[in-house]
Amino acid sequence: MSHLLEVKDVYKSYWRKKALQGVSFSIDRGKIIGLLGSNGSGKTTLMKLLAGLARPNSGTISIAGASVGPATKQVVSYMPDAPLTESWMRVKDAFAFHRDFYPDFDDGKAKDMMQFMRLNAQDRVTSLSKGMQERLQLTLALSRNASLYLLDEPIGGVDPVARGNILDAIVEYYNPESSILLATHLLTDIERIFDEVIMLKQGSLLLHEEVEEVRMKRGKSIDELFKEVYAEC
Ligand SMILES: Nc1ncnc2c1ncn2[C@@H]1O[C@H](COP(=O)(O)OP(=O)(O)OP(=O)(O)O)[C@@H](O)[C@H]1O
Repeated sequence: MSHLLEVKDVYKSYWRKKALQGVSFSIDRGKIIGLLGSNGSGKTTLMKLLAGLARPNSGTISIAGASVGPATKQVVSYMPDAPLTESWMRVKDAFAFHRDFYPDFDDGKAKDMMQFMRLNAQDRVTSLSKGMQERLQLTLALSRNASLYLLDEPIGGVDPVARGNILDAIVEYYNPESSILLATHLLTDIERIFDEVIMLKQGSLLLHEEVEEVRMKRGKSIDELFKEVYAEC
């Protein structure tokens, strides 16, 4: 079976700034992949290209067999690092908006997750704390029955106690026919849910390995490997 995601020799620059430099990798279905890298290494840029919100200067990206475009937007659910909701919205409006916009929005899943995340339908989106905002955005993203979920620093503002429960929810609510690419700096908390990790450094792919391999062959946790790799950054 072909890969769910295939990125081939992708370059992306913003004027003179080279954000991605010849990045290639592929991802199969049923995986949770950590996208790691120090600040400015290109994680958000890569996610935007995969979500179809920006275009590479060169290289190709295919998702479920199609080049990035209207067809792939139907199967990619993106949680950006800044909220997508409008300031006038209440939580219930954000759900209605997503339900109308995405045919794969799953009402049952949304209701379950909303309860789990302790979201109140009547709350104004602008009144939510950073952690509650993240819970809302994560619920909206995971309530779609997508093939590929792109989660950019999804729980940076969530308190440490709730983090564990939310990670369990990500694993529980995700469909094993799909994959999740999750960018984060919170490695000690999150690495337990990863099957694979991708590390970017100054726009280049440094490593793409199974977590088990990192632990067995290198005898290190992902957090330890990260600290070693990015020591001089
Ligand atoms: N809109 C933009 N205009 C100009 N340069 C940009 C723009 N967006 C990103 N960059 C630059 O591209 C590089 C990669 O940025 P990107 O946001 O992808 O990194 P990141 O790995 O997500 O960083 P962080 O961990 O801090 O969120 C950085 O040098 C950044 O300054």
